[in-house]
Amino acid sequence: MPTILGQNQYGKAENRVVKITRDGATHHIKDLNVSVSLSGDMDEVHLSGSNANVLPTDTTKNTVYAFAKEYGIESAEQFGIHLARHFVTSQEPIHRARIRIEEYAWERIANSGEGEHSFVRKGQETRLAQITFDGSSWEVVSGLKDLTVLNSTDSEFWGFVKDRYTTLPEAHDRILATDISARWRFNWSGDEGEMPDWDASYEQTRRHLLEAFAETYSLSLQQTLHAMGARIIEHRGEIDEIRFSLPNKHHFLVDLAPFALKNDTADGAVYFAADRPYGLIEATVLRDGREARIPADLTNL
Ligand SMILES: O=c1[nH]c(=O)c2[nH]c(=O)[nH]c2[nH]1
Repeated sequence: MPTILGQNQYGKAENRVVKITRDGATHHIKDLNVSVSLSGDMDEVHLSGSNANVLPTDTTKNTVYAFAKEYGIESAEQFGIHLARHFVTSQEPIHRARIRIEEYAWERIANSGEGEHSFVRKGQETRLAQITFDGSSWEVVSGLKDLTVLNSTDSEFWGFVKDRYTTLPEAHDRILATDISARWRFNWSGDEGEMPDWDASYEQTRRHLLEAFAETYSLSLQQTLHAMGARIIEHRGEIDEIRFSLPNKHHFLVDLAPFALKNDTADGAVYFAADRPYGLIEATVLRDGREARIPADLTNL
């Protein structure tokens, strides 16, 4: 049966590239999701299987990361123009390049002391509340999910257990990023006259969470979790218990040595932002003498 090969294109989709630029203690972040799609003289790879005209999709991925280091990311448009021009002008069989970019925006969390390296993802988190009343006692649990934060320095992870399956290198300057999911339980007795100002309580709790994240020099996400919880218990008298579920959003330094590019954390680096698998760190912080009532599995709340 005669057939015709119709429109075709190929490339690497969703290259998650994070570029940190260091300007002294002030860091800048660019966070992109870059998809490359190329087309041109690609009949043979489909018809006979000859790869002679095929620049591997793996190479298109490497190009995205290498360009981020070599030329930086001024804007999504500028970065996309640079990539598209490169593929079409450097590879004779490639006649068209389409670069699609999603950019994730970050706002600064004010760091106390010197240094500006803490960010919160733009766009609102989801605020949560659960109220239970059995005719005599009240339980109010509030919380939030999808509050995404990132420190581009002041995070280390080393001195951990090493067994025969351990390959993780020790890190002395890494990115720490997580989507904060937290639930906190109020000690309100039901007395109308003593009812907390729920909105003010939420805003202050959120602010303390962000500040504690930004100000903690972290040796593990577990330690940062505890610092955030302790900060809430210490500053918010209306809250007795807070539980966290924190995914460790790993950012891996890209190995650019094959392209003769140095990619060191110290002078601003390019990272691969992995979405899975992720470490998942969960714990409760309680006021001394109070009982833990928030379920361990937050999806049940
Ligand atoms: O902050 C961390 N805590 C861990 O328990 C852990 N485990 C791991 O592989 N990386 C990290 N990072």
